[in-house]
Amino acid sequence: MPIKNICCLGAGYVGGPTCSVIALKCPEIKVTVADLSKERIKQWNSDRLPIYEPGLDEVVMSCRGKNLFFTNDVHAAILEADLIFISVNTPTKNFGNGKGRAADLKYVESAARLIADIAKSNKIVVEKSTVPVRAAESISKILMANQKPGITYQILSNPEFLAEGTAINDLLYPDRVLIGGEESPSGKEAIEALCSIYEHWITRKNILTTNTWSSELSKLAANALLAQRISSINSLSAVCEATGADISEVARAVGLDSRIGPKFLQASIGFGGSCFQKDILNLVYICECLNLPEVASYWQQVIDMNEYQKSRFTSKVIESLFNTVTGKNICILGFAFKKNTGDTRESPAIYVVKTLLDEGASLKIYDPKVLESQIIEDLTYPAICESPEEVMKNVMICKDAYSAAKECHAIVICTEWDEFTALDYNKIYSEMMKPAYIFDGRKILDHQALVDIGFYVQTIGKRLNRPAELRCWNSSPGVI
Ligand SMILES: NC(=O)c1ccc[n+]([C@@H]2O[C@H](COP(=O)([O-])OP(=O)(O)OC[C@H]3O[C@@H](n4cnc5c(N)ncnc54)[C@H](O)[C@@H]3O)[C@@H](O)[C@H]2O)c1
Ligand SMILES: O=c1ccn([C@@H]2O[C@H](COP(=O)(O)OP(=O)(O)O[C@H]3O[C@H](CO)[C@@H](O)[C@H](O)[C@H]3O)[C@@H](O)[C@H]2O)c(=O)[nH]1
Repeated sequence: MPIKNICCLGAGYVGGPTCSVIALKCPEIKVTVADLSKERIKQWNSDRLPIYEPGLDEVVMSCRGKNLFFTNDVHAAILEADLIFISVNTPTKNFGNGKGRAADLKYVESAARLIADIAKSNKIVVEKSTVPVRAAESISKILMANQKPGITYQILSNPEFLAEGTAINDLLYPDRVLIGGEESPSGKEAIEALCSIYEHWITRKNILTTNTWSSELSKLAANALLAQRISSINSLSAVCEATGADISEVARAVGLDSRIGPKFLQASIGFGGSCFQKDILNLVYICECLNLPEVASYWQQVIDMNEYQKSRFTSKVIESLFNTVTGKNICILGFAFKKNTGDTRESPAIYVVKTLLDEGASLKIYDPKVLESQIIEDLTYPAICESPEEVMKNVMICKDAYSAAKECHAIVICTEWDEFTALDYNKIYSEMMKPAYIFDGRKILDHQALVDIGFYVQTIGKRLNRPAELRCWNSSPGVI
């Protein structure tokens, strides 16, 4: 039977964009995105959507009210749906067994219980959230234990691979769609039903079907391998700084090997975002539970290297500023975990800012898309400062990069926003304290041009030379 009604539980970074694209590409299907949060749904139904994602506004505006609906009426949405996506959050557990590593599945479980309570007809339940291997089994147990007479469920795994900042493009042109399900005839029928939705815009050869557990593990494996590349290149960036090699040249040279490939080799202050750390911690925990300690510690290294990179960069900032930032004004450019998103979850900027605050610096922060309230919340919890008022004593949120940099001793680039490459650094230099420092944590600026202006520049994975006439008497040649 063709799918006529889709419901998605969870109107977040995944549920919202994914269902908007499904609605765009499947005009004959009614798509309802349901969330328990009143505030989030209100925003999805307003002119200012709750998330910033290039291209998202256009897709939502073209479908909303026609075949795309955002609602708090979870009950009605489940009742009328043939197929239900579970796109709720699966954060790292912060209490009890597996604290700090295991995925907290309470929202997935609550979604499954809602479906079990409300459903009065057959449902295909699709696990879109990122979950531990065999989580579908738990969903299945909850549904089957509460099964009403005559109602059947099929559970599929259909992990999402979109990246924030490019979500719409990733959804429209995915490298692949992955669907895992049971090998039984009814399992195959459910897989076909979900395939038929994606086939509205994706060729069949790009839709991969596997067993449920392979699909669940592939999502964790993809994130682990992606993050591993970043930790690998970041580890080599430290070797570059110690030897005079340049990490961009190294990345280019190795990336031209077709077996390695050029993507995801950008050295940085460390990876952030809501997924990489959480999913690798989850993989580590699963390995420990499976009594595979060597495998667990192998993947744990990816996280450890990321922590090292964040602290190495921040220490470099402090050491370069004569080992003290107390009372100094430091400008932070970028607070989001990457460009083209307002999301700050696990953003390395939070670590940098908290450490500098701890060292007594006064910070002026500018990000084009992150809300002031979000920055304050990120710096307040978990606390180094006791209250938002405490935070604000040493933090000023600025409306543009120029006012943020004015009268500062140093600029720290934490996010690779394009607009930071187009700033007038001559003007910025003239309004800064001297000596003026720039720490480019994203390798996006023209470092030689900055050195020529008079800046002291530090970046990741490269030593920078200063012209002889600009060298301080106490700087070692070639190193600032
Ligand atoms: N953010 C990403 O880029 C991304 C990409 C791929 C996969 N994922 C995975 O997708 C899942 C969702 O991530 P997200 O970033 O969209 O999370 P999110 O926090 O932005 O959104 C989750 C939403 O689910 C809602 N929710 C929780 N329980 C609910 C329930 N029982 N019924 C209805 N709504 C409920 C919450 O209120 C919240 O609005 C996670 O497992 C994540 O790992 C995220
Ligand atoms: O070469 C690189 C690439 C990325 N990053 C950083 O890595 C983090 C994550 O970036 P990215 O993967 O582009 O964004 P996410 O939105 O976190 O997407 C990842 O996590 C999602 C959630 O699971 C997956 O769906 C995506 O496929 C996966 O790329 C960010 O801080 C980036 O700045 C680097 O430092 N160097």
